[in-house]
Amino acid sequence: MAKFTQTVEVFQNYINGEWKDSTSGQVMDSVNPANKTETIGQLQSSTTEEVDEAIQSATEAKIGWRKTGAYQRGQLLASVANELEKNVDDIAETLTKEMGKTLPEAIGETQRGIAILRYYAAEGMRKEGEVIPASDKEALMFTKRTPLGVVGIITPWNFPVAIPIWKIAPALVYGNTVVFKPASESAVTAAKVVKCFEHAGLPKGVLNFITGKGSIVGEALINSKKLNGITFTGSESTGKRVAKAASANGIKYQLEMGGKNPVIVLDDADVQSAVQGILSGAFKSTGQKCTATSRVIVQEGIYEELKAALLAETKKITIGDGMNSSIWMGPCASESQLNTVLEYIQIGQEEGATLLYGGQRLTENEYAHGFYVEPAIFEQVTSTMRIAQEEIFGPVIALLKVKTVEEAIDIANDTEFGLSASLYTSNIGSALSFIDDIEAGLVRVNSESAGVELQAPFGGMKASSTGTREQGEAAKEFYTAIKTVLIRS
Ligand SMILES: NC(=O)C1=CN([C@@H]2O[C@H](COP(=O)(O)OP(=O)(O)OC[C@H]3O[C@@H](n4cnc5c(N)ncnc54)[C@H](OP(=O)(O)O)[C@@H]3O)[C@@H](O)[C@H]2O)C=CC1
Ligand SMILES: O=C(O)CCC(=O)C(=O)O
Repeated sequence: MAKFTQTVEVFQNYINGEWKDSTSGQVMDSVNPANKTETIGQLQSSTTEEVDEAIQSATEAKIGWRKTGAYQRGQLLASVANELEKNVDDIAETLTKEMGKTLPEAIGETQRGIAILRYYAAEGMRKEGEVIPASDKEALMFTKRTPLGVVGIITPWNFPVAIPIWKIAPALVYGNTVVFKPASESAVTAAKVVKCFEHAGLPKGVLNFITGKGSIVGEALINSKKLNGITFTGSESTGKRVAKAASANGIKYQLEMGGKNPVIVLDDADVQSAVQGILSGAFKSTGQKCTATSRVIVQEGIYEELKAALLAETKKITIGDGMNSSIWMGPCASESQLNTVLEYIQIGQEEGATLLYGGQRLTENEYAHGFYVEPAIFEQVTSTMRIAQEEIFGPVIALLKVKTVEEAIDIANDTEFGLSASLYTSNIGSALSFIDDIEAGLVRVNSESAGVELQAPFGGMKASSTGTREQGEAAKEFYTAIKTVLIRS
């Protein structure tokens, strides 16, 4: 019988306008979390010298790109959007196969990428400064935005299309050149996104793409003295390394890290609407969003009703390969992510919380080769427990019962994180208190904790971010510096 051999595509680095193999001669496999026997592609295991080469290429391109002008840079982003639109199906399928989220979610994310590109394409036509009255009436005084120069971009695996684009698009339109290092676990999808920039005709050196281990390629990038700025989304521990290196090198940095996002449900809430928001916020993308719901804080009068409705709906969730249209929740993105989730489910039980539902690893039949876990709901959780304090990044909810809205907000604020928070109520007074008192960068009323609008500022408080904001017009604050100009004739 003839042996079947799987052909695996190899993806290269993109440096100075050329796709190149790494001189290491080594590649890394990217596997399908729904079926670990399937390799989605191979990526270059790059060296620190290649990081220097990518930075050098971006440095050589920076003056030409700045002088290209904002309008023309925006037009190029519009062309990238068109390229991405032509490739939606392939990129979304790759995303699902590489990272595990369901195909409708992957299509939604890719379409979000197109919309982000179009938003920043239009930025190329918006004002880049303001005229301010000078004390000298003969003088003209105005501000003018100027790019930082070369920006390093390090992204996570959970949004391999949207996050790179919401960093690369504003970086480019405001005139910076880029060295982009994606997460290894979703770098095939990222490579396909970079090809859209290439096919749109981006000048060489403006966007450089380099893959390899975070501990080698990521470290070399964050420690480079030649960058002018660095933006990072991922874990708190890596974020702290980025901050330390950037401070030591005196460069501007921006970090988006974890969350422990609460949803508060008050006695006067619409239970069905709250349950739908909790399900979507906690379990879509298998809970692997920094904005995912992980704590559900419920007022005692509605607790039993909400718990029963939540359990009933959670039991209906279909788990499996995200390419299958009947599936609502895919696998965890990697074996290590699955192990983290299982570990926290164990920790929750050891801490004395009651596992009400789920939390079992699935290994039989169609689950045999994937990283599957059932959604888990805990109750009898107290705020000091690790499952109520630490980011799990998986489909796990902790239910906490409270007496009053004040107690609910105190518990919601009782973590080191402050990314997103949501309240379900029909009382405008409670909503207004929540908006004022909650420590979170994204504040939602009668709406789920996850979900980000590309035209609005995105970012957290406390340990969730550096306080800077991404997306919308807010991105301009990170990717540019202001020159204040005064002219006298
Ligand atoms: N959006 C968010 O807020 C995210 C939060 N997380 C949280 O982080 C946890 C761990 O996920 P993980 O993927 O390990 O997150 P990491 O922070 O390790 O990865 C994020 C990015 O940083 C890179 N990286 C890793 N180590 C270094 C380093 N020393 N210097 C520079 N860059 C580095 C990674 O590269 P490589 O992939 O090659 O290691 C990846 O591109 C999750 O369980 C979750 O809690 C994770 C992802 C997204
Ligand atoms: O909720 C979203 O759409 C974005 C979440 C996010 O930025 C993240 O998980 O890193």
